Amino acid sequence: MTLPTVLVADDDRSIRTVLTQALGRAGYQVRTTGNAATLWRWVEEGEGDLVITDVMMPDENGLDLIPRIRRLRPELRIVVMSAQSTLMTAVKAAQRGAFEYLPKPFDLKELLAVVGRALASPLQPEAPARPVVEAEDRLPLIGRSAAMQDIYRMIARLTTADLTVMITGESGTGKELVARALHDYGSRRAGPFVAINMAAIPRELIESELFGHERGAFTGATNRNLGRFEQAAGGTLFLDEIGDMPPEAQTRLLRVLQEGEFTTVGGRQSIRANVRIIAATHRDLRQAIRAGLFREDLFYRLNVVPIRLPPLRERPEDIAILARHFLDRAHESGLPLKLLDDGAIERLRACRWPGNVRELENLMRRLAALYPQEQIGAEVIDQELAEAPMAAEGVAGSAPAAAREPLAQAVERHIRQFLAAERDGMPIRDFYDQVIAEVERPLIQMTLASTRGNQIKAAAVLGLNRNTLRKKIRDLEIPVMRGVG
Ligand SMILES: Nc1ncnc2c1ncn2[C@@H]1O[C@H](COP(=O)(O)OP(=O)(O)OP(=O)(O)O)[C@@H](O)[C@H]1O
Repeated sequence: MTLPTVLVADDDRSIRTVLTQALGRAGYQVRTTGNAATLWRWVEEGEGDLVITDVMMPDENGLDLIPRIRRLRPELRIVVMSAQSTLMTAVKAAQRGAFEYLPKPFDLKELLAVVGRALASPLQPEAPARPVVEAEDRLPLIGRSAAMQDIYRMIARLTTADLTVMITGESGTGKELVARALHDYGSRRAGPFVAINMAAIPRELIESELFGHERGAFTGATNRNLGRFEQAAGGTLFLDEIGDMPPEAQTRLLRVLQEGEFTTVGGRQSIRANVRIIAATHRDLRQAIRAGLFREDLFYRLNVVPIRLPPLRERPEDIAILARHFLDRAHESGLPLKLLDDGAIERLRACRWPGNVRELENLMRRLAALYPQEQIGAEVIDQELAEAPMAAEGVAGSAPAAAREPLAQAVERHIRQFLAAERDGMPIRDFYDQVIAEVERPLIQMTLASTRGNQIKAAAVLGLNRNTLRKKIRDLEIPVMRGVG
């Protein structure tokens, strides 16, 4: 049996050498070239079982080669690698029919895994050649960290599949932006993108907002009202803060997902639902399920493709480029141009960003609007960060919004939810333990924030043994500040 042949095109000699060695050792035959023309000649001559191509080559852009290769040799799988690791590269590679996209630098193990998968995947001779619709050349999502690369690849993969997506991540991490990108580059891009935030609408109105209502359905319903499901027909419905959806609405949504149809509030006729659902939440839905606050069956219907957006503090390498981007945006909107010196960047990278990208964005706008000097140094950043409200400053963890909610309010909210759940016939199990478990986390987070991460002081404040606190931090997976405590 002949060994599969991999054709590699990259103008960087060292990449060619590394790939030749790694692929050769893994048992493949390898041919390498530094330009697109030679790669194309090999393809025309019927060579190779798999192509690995760089994007930027001296004679042609590797991405432009993909549709031509797909037309001539539809069975030939293509892996794209690029140092220009942006969302657009990932999306273009997917739209043009590449099998996979690998941002440089990549791990050789990962490359070999991708090659193995590509060669093992069934041939799809009749597949792509689908019209290539170019997404606009703008960069909706900024960031080059490995974590963001994973997100870009996921978005790129989803351009060809209309699947339900669940985006999780702290407040301000860019969940809505990702939802929009999924819509903008997906097959429903010609349709509307309709967003609804469960936390921003009074609970009793959520059902009629989602599904619409008939005239006279309830007091004050003087007209028939189109719900978001109808408004989003043919497009995408973004259900933001899905964890805050009341139980009745959850049941109704589940039915729509199961049956593909819904009725308006007060209406009898079934209406076909024609939307792609993208849901988002900053809450831990598994915990909400355990507490009986979120339907498990609904969760599985929504969590078809989970995407987790990492908090900004887990990707400090994105901070400088995001800051630059927001300063440029502020400049475009008419504010003076500002530059950050190295000291300022260092300070920004060391910050915990409980409000994530949104907080960074707001800070950059403040800098552009309030400071006369063009060059911003570390002292300005220190001053700005010192003025940030305490709660927003150091509260770590997965739910800053929830953590900022006063504990008494949180408890009250739980009791209300308990009573509502009981009324709906979904009583909450182990209510006491669940509530204690949930308030324990913000309590510890807030205490750590006020002691600036000093665990010894925090243990003293809480009246807990230091080791007990440590264990709780570990068990509750509360992120700790770097270098302190
Ligand atoms: N990777 C990114 N590149 C550029 N801008 C970003 C990025 N991530 C977030 N932003 C910006 O940060 C702000 C917050 O993003 P977004 O509203 O999408 O967050 P979110 O996670 O949906 O927040 P919330 O849960 O509070 O609704 C927006 O102005 C968005 O444009």
